[in-house]
Amino acid sequence: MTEVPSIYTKNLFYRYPNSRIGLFDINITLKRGSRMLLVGPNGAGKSTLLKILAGQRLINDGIVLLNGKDPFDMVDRGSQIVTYLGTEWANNEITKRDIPVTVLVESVGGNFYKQRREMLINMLDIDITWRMNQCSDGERRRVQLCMGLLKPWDLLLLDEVTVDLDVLVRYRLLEFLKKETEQRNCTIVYATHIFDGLGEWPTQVVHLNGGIIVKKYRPEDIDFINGAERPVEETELKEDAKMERQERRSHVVINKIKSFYPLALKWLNEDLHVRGERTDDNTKPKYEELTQRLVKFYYDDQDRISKYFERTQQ
Ligand SMILES: Nc1ncnc2c1ncn2[C@@H]1O[C@H](COP(=O)(O)OP(=O)(O)OP(=O)(O)O)[C@@H](O)[C@H]1O
Repeated sequence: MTEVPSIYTKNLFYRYPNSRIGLFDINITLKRGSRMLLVGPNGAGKSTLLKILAGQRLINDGIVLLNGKDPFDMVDRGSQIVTYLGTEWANNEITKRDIPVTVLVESVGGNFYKQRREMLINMLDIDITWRMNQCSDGERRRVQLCMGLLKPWDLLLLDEVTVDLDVLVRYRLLEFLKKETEQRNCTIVYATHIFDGLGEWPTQVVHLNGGIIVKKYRPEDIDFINGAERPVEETELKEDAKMERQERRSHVVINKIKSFYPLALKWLNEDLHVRGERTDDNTKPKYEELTQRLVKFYYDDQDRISKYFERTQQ
């Protein structure tokens, strides 16, 4: 029996409310456990596609199915968790207020996903005594990612949310995401303009421009070569013995580039080694101690926020 794809779109067509065409003839089949990298210029339609997959935009024509379910049909979509971390999410004003990290993490279920919470706090190098208004942009983004990634998602839609991260945390995040797809057989679509450290990360690279898919590559179609002057793309006809026909296969040779990325990564690793992981610091209060004191202070039983958080925590 063939496995139901994690994402399946056929002839997807989307028009913005002002009638402008947003996406045209988008055909994607992504099996579970895939990591799709979405590449394209500003205005290509990447966010639009992610919002459609997140069930936030209704398509005008074609098919969209996530694990065989319609993302727009609240009854049919099933119990799968689709997590969409995009620009609106990143700009959430609450995460800039004078509020402790632990209170925010609790609000999205820190207590229900204890092991995952500890792992994320460590991986994202979060100091649990931080207050959000005193965080740098990158520190705030790490807390947001901890909150966003806490619930074990089936499909993760990431719309350029790694911009503020330093190279080490971004490296650790990419490694974590890769492991998640391999261990939990879940799927990621990641739209970004930053390609450091992504060479061997995606299982599919898609070039989107002007609302259409221009090119798709799989890792086996890509070679990184020392000394090549620039990327060379070629299409050749190959015999497909199994199907007894010829098929057109695209292949790309990419030059290995000179980059400070490996050096920055080495330096930041050394910096971390000198300081040590935050979770190894026994002089700091533990998460549970902080939440017992702080959560009581921030929410009382009758509070509207508490009632709201009761629903967001699980
Ligand atoms: N509500 C809307 N109405 C009309 N046009 C829109 C609307 N939202 C987006 N667009 C346009 O659609 C195009 C695609 O936008 P989208 O945000 O999907 O691009 P993107 O590929 O994510 O770009 P970026 O890399 O800048 O984030 C843009 O030209 C944008 O101006």
